[in-house]
Amino acid sequence: MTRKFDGKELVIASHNKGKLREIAALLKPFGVSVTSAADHDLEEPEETEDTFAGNARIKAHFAAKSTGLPALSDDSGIMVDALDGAPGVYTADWAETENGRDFPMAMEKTWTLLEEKNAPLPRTARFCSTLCLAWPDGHDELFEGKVEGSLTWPMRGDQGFGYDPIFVPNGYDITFGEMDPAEKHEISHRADAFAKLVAGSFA
Ligand SMILES: O=P(O)(O)OP(=O)(O)OP(=O)(O)OC[C@H]1O[C@@H](n2cnc3c(O)ncnc32)[C@H](O)[C@@H]1O
Ligand SMILES: [Mg+2]
Repeated sequence: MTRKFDGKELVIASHNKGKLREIAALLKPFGVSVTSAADHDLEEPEETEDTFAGNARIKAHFAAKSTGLPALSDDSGIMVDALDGAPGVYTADWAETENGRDFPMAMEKTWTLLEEKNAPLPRTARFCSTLCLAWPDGHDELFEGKVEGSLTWPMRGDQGFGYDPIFVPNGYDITFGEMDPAEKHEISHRADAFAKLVAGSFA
């Protein structure tokens, strides 16, 4: 049996401003008061698992235990078929530099690997998101979502975040970076996982 969220406040266990913006927008219709990990001065826990679900659980349980409130995390990434699913769980790691994250560099690295492999077009990929809703007593619920598409080059658009400028969702000819945020919220991997969260835990 899925446990229902019946609290007033939900902590979003993320330090990514792009995700926080999207999750707050997706939760808006439910009248939940949302705070972020930063609002509670939480550190970023180390993401030591090799699955989206494993890392989502680390982040949500850490925030729930630290605050005494239910917490929602998202672990996500892009899986490129011609790269055997890479960068996948390591999407954020591919962008890591001494001076913080550099996504244009990570996207260029991804495209260069595809060029070196002479990967056929379309260069299919999917964004995946696993949401974890965790309670301070250790209970949790997991919800998975994805969106299929292909990669394009050069980067296009300055909406969104991360790998959005090179991802074209199936059925569109614009990248997530060029898409109106409200439209991305209709079709994204996070929206897909959210629909399951809402049906399971908010309905
Ligand atoms: O762990 P938190 O604090 O939530 O934030 P993060 O940015 O480190 O998030 P992840 O560990 O889940 O890493 C996933 C990366 O995948 C990329 N990503 C996930 N969803 C995306 C989206 O909707 N659009 C573009 N890139 C996305 C983005 O670059 C993220 O940094
Ligand atoms: Mg992270």
